Amino acid sequence: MTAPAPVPPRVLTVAGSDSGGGAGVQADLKTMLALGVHGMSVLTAVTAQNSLGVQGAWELPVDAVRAQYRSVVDDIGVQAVKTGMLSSAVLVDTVAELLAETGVPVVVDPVGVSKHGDALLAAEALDSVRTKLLPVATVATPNLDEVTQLTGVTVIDEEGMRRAAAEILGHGPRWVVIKGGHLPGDAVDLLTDGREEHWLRAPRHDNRHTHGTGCTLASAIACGLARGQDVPAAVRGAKEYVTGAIRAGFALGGGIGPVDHGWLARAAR
Ligand SMILES: Nc1ncnc2c1ncn2[C@@H]1O[C@H](COP(=O)(O)OP(=O)(O)O)[C@@H](O)[C@H]1O
Ligand SMILES: Cc1ncc(COP(=O)(O)OP(=O)(O)O)c(N)n1
Repeated sequence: MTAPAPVPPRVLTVAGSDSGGGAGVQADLKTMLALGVHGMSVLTAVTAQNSLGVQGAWELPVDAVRAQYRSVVDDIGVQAVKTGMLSSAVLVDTVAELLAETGVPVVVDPVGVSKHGDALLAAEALDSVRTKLLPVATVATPNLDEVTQLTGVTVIDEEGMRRAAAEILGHGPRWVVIKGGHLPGDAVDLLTDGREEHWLRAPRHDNRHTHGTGCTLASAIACGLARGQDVPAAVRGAKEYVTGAIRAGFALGGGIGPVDHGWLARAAR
């Protein structure tokens, strides 16, 4: 009889669906497959979305979110969780409560608006993100718009990224990655826990097909943490993966196309 294959690390995404397959749960599961972990999902919302923007969004009932989470965690088990679009205050509160009970590393991507400016989180949910979700995060990964939404700080340079990191850490996550993808010049992110500072620099790829970069980075960090890497190693690995995926991004649709989650497998052929 053949011996069963070794069980890979298991990673859960709690996020919304992007029908275009570039961001959200679809980006997360593709990233997890590419990085060799078993990916699982708790769907919070369904969006009608493509390279041009978000045409509609429908939130799932809180019981459906809770039931999916229990199904996965109680039977299969998880080594790390990533959160993305949580849509409303009640879903943020519910997910934060479930994460606090689970006791594994959590990567919180505090998704607020899409690249096209479509709201993916109700304004009244921001307070729950600050007071309930950020405190249970091992790593929080806001982009510069989310930094402004959560702290009021507007970032225009690297010194501003330091100030933003201190503000976000004040809400309780152990580490924060301030993503500088929206600034001109190299793609520079700051990872810090308030003591250590790691600047992650990559060349900016002049590629407008960057839909899903934030989801991809956060999921890849969760994959590293599930493998037992420490936070700086997991974030460094994730930055390499997202940079390669942006470099290889697709020209799909008439707007901002998705990054290429399969670039590593294609490069190995
Ligand atoms: N054009 C680009 N070239 C290289 N890296 C980029 C580019 N745009 C974004 N990044 C990187 O992608 C990751 C996600 O950042 P960002 O696009 O700011 O997040 P979000 O998708 O949440 O807005 C970060 O590591 C950022 O530095
Ligand atoms: C369903 C859903 N979740 C999250 C996002 C935002 O994804 P992100 O990786 O920040 O990419 P952009 O939207 O900024 O391209 C989303 N769009 N949809």
